[in-house]
Amino acid sequence: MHYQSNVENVNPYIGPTADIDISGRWRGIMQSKKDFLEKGTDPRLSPYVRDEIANSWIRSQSYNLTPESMGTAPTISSRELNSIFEQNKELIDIAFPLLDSFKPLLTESGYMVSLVDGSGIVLYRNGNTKMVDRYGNTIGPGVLWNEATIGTCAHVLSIRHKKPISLLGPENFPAYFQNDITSTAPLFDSDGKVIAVLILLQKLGDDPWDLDLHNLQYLTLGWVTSLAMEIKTQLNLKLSNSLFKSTNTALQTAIKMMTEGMVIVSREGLIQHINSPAAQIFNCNTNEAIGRNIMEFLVKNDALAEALRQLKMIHNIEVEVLNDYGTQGYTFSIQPLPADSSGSSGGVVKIVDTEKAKNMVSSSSGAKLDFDFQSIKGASTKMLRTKSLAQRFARSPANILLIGESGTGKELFAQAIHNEYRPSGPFIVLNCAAIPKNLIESELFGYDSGAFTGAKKNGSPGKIELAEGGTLFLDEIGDMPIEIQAVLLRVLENKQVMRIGGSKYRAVDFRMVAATNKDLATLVQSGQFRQDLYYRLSVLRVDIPPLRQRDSDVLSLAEFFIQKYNWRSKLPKLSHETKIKLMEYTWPGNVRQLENAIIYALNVSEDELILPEHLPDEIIHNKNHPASLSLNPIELSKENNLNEAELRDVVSLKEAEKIVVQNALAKSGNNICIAAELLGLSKSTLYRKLKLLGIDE
Ligand SMILES: Nc1ncnc2c1ncn2[C@@H]1O[C@H](COP(=O)(O)OP(=O)(O)OP(=O)(O)O)[C@@H](O)[C@H]1O
Repeated sequence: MHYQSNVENVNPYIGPTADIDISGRWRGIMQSKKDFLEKGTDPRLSPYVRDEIANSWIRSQSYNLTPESMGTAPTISSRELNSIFEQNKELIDIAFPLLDSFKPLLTESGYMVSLVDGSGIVLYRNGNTKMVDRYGNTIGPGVLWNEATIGTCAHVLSIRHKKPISLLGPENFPAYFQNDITSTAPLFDSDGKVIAVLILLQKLGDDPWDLDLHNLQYLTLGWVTSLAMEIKTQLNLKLSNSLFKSTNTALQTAIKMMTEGMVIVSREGLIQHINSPAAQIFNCNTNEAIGRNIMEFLVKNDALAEALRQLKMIHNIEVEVLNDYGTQGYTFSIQPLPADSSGSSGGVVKIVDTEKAKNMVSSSSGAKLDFDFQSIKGASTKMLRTKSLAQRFARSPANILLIGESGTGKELFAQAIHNEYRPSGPFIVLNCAAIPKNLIESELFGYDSGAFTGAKKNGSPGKIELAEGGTLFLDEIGDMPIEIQAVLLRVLENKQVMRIGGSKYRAVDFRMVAATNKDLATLVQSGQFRQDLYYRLSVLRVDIPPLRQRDSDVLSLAEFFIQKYNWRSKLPKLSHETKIKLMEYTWPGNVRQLENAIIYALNVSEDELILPEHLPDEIIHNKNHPASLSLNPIELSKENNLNEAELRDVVSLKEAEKIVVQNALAKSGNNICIAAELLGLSKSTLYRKLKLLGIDE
């Protein structure tokens, strides 16, 4: 029977395990080795020799080694050895003292222990004096002990097969180990590479087969393996400790480098870490601060104390810090920390000078500042003129008024104006139509603590203050309540703002860009907009033309949006008919509507050609045609050069006509013949009117 063929009876580390006549096996191995060396008999055919050992013998012989050539292994220089020690410092620091501690046991038991690195260089040797003397320098530190220099040994196979292994005397290639049991266990790095092997050599005397070798092999292999595991565990511990240390150092350095104040506190507010900027704010040095309660440095602040106690996240609240001159306001944020293994938790407190905090808001205000004048598409004469005017206005700090229908790109222009003049400052947006009227005031001017029920305990800066050094974009300014307009006018004139409930003015430096799709002159006439504010705003006024006045832009914008939203590998094209449909349509929703139509078409079309049927219904059927129906009286007056009052009448007539036709349709149950009869019109005239008036049949 060949050992390798009966897997159940072969231990992968030791060899055959069941029904073994150990002395027979020992002699069998010796005979097979003799036959191999003297007669060239293939050892792989021997029932006594494990395949991995037979193969290693063959390789050893191919290196021109003999069992007697052990003393010829090269030794590296002490310089090279020191450099290897340096490279393996962590391993050596752990393994050497641990192995030293086994000296008494090794002496008693007649064992020798060695440690080699992953290439077989002996790093350490210790043990029974007789053994050490016996091997002398043959396998002392610095000797290169591998298959090519000494031949088959247990550690050679441990490195090759990445497993612990035990070899019986003659299984070793060198005659030196003829009467020994060698047991070895490899140590791996995190990538699974063998970094070192621990070797336990045990001398068995002259009649080794008389001993209970089977059990002994288990014992020595078990011992060397658990020792290797111990070294590995300690090595891992040391590595994670040093990883922890270096992470901690990196963190400490990062905290040190921060210009903002950073404090780590316990749930009770006790300072555990503090960086220099925070210590400076607290008017002490970092060591003095550690262990003290953060509240000692602040004017009593229940909100902050409560947030820490409950481990709540807090964003940008104003807190008064005590200093030699009284108090100074800072903006505090708290990020709670999860509980550690001892169950204690706390939070990181960020402290920023309130002025700086205001400058940081552009990044958190949600406004996306993608647009400059180059990225506003449109090459029609009207658009080019508008862009050039806006760009010229942008270069002065004066306020600018943007007028244009919904979706014409007012916000784009506001961003481009901001980016032209103060790109590094904040861009703050307030849409007067989007928030309840009663909130506009506090949003705009901010409030001081206790200004009204429900106000944050620590007050809050308004959008005007937040726009310091940048731009305040007031969208839909036509919807601003008239009472607030007066205050806004004062702020624009004095460049000072007072928070609601406050008692002091704060200087503010910002540029206002206001936008509206309403006709402010009409709002002034009807008393909804202050005339003084209107005049102040309309000094630098930019009228953004609607898409229907920029025919040549329709197709180029459509193609721009196809490029922007296309996800397919090939860019879809507009068919000739689609182009005509797009040109014919009057675009009451302007560029936004065109953008949406293209997104819709890209989703509906399946191939690379966008056909008219891929466009939204209202565009295919040109339901807004003619243009006049979608316009309000003011827009019509401009487009047709009519007097506004006259125009209002004309539109009223059209509206009246629409109502009459809709009534007739309702009365007839949507029957065109009956409705036409009721109206005294022919069927075809009624059809034309329906189309003209934009009424669905
Ligand atoms: N010239 C342009 N180039 C590229 N995209 C444009 C252009 N004009 C408008 N758009 C796009 O049209 C959409 C509407 O633009 P924007 O929000 O600036 O219009 P608006 O006039 O402020 O609208 P509203 O009055 O409804 O707020 C945006 O998605 C914008 O990207």
